[in-house]
Amino acid sequence: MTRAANDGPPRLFDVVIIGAGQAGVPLAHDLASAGRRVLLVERKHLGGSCVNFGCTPTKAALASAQVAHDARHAAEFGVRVGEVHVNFADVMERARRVSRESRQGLEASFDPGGDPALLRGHARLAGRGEHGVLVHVGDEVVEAPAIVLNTGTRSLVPDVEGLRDGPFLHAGNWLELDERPEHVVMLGGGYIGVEMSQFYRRVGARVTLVDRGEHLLGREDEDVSDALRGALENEGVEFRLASHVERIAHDAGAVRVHVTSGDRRDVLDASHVFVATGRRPNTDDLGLETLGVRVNEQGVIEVDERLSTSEPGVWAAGDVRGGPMFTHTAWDDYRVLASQLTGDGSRTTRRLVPYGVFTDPQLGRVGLSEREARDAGRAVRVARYDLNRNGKANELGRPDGFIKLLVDANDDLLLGAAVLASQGAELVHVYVDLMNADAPRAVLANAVHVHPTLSEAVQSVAREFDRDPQRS
Ligand SMILES: Cc1cc2nc3c(=O)[nH]c(=O)nc-3n(C[C@H](O)[C@H](O)[C@H](O)COP(=O)(O)OP(=O)(O)OC[C@H]3O[C@@H](n4cnc5c(N)ncnc54)[C@H](O)[C@@H]3O)c2cc1C
Ligand SMILES: NC(=O)c1ccc[n+]([C@@H]2O[C@H](COP(=O)([O-])OP(=O)(O)OC[C@H]3O[C@@H](n4cnc5c(N)ncnc54)[C@H](O)[C@@H]3O)[C@@H](O)[C@H]2O)c1
Repeated sequence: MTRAANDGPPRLFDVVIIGAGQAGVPLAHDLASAGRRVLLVERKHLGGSCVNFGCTPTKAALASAQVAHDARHAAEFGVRVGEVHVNFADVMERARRVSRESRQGLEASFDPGGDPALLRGHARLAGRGEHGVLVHVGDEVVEAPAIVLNTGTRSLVPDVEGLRDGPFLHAGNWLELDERPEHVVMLGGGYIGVEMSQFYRRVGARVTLVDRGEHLLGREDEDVSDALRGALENEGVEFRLASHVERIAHDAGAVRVHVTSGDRRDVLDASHVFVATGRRPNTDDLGLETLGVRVNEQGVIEVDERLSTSEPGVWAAGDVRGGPMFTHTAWDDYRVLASQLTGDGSRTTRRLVPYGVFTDPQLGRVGLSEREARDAGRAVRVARYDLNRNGKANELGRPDGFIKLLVDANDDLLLGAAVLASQGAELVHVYVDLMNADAPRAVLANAVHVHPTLSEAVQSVAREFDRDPQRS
């Protein structure tokens, strides 16, 4: 039963978590297991971005695209499969099913009337009450001494003339499309832009990716991002980098995208525009001002390394706290907060954060890029190993890509790695674990790895330094 805002005292909890994203759900269960009365408030679907339109369905869709790609290339392996037809509606239905099943698993983990309690609705902070912070959820008022904000992000839509005059695709609605687009103009060459470009291309659409930067994935070293661009170009993805979208005209279900690149002006005629130009935090309608919780100019909540906001008792987790925006970092935030709220408080956001880009080849990354290391004035040695030198990569027909490894020139400790390879996001974990263990390069170089595996290449790059001791 809901209680009107002015109808009796607020329901009391020990912790109210706003947003059932990647931190909120496990944290709710953990705190309840530790004996806290916990309320989790969600305005839409349990699982947030990752489960409902992000990681889960995009990787399911990319898996379909991989099957189509492999089928088209079957003859290279001596296998004839005939003409390959992609049923776009079936691809999308599969992605929706995988997403739905994941969400249903989360829903089944909450018992009506149990602890943690689940309340559906949009939550807003409403200042302080007698026992802690007041939170309005529709007509109901709840109160708790500890609040966790896990409200995530939504697509950042750039201020391009004409864009909003008609429909456009973005991370939040792409799953609704059932008809294969003819020509997608992808705005943005970050994580979403490159993954979704390869998806649409492999299911048969024409794709033109436009980015204002000169390189894809702006944080990466140029040799890495340019190699990925080359792989996508080989599949027919077209690029307009260092370009600016001046305006967009919607016309009877089609779109005309006016692009300038230096002195060159073009009009791209497309069926769809997909906006992948970054994310903005869901903090603008959260009542943060009622407590004075500090946010930066982009609306990102300011936190310390314990995920405490500027207001005592108010914590933030996941994308809404800025910094790396990944499911695994949001999930680790849950462990940081469990440590702060019921543990010894020792766990913090001082951590090594790897990430993957799930194109084919995949990019697995950890630590510093070469540019970051040199910009920071580090004495660094760099080695590169091309996958076409690895037996397994050739046997699998996946010789594209390379591994780049950075070590500290003084102590030979690993500083960072980029693995652009089939299964690169899996392979990078060897480096993650060595870096967390502060293990020197020799541990990897002297290990025995199974033959034939891609993991031999993970080791081979570490041995490259010994072939050329002067390498810097
Ligand atoms: C297309 C796409 C692909 C991605 N792929 C990957 C990937 O492969 N790997 C990876 O690591 N990361 C990926 N990410 C990023 C990942 O999804 C996010 O980093 C992760 O979901 C962040 O989780 P979160 O808990 O911070 O927020 P979210 O998962 O966004 O959850 C926030 C929740 O809060 C709810 N909410 C917001 N405001 C309120 C309110 N006022 N009241 C009640 N509820 C509210 C929202 O409805 C939502 O359910 C991807 C993202 C996108 C968009
Ligand atoms: N594999 C993964 O882990 C994964 C996958 C998808 C998304 N994500 C998360 O989602 C977040 C958002 O991804 P994203 O790709 O939307 O953002 P992003 O910040 O990674 O990339 C945005 C890109 O858009 C470009 N851009 C911005 N404004 C533009 C404009 N007006 N015209 C042309 N280009 C423009 C930028 O130069 C940049 O390259 C990422 O930070 C990431 O953490 C992760």
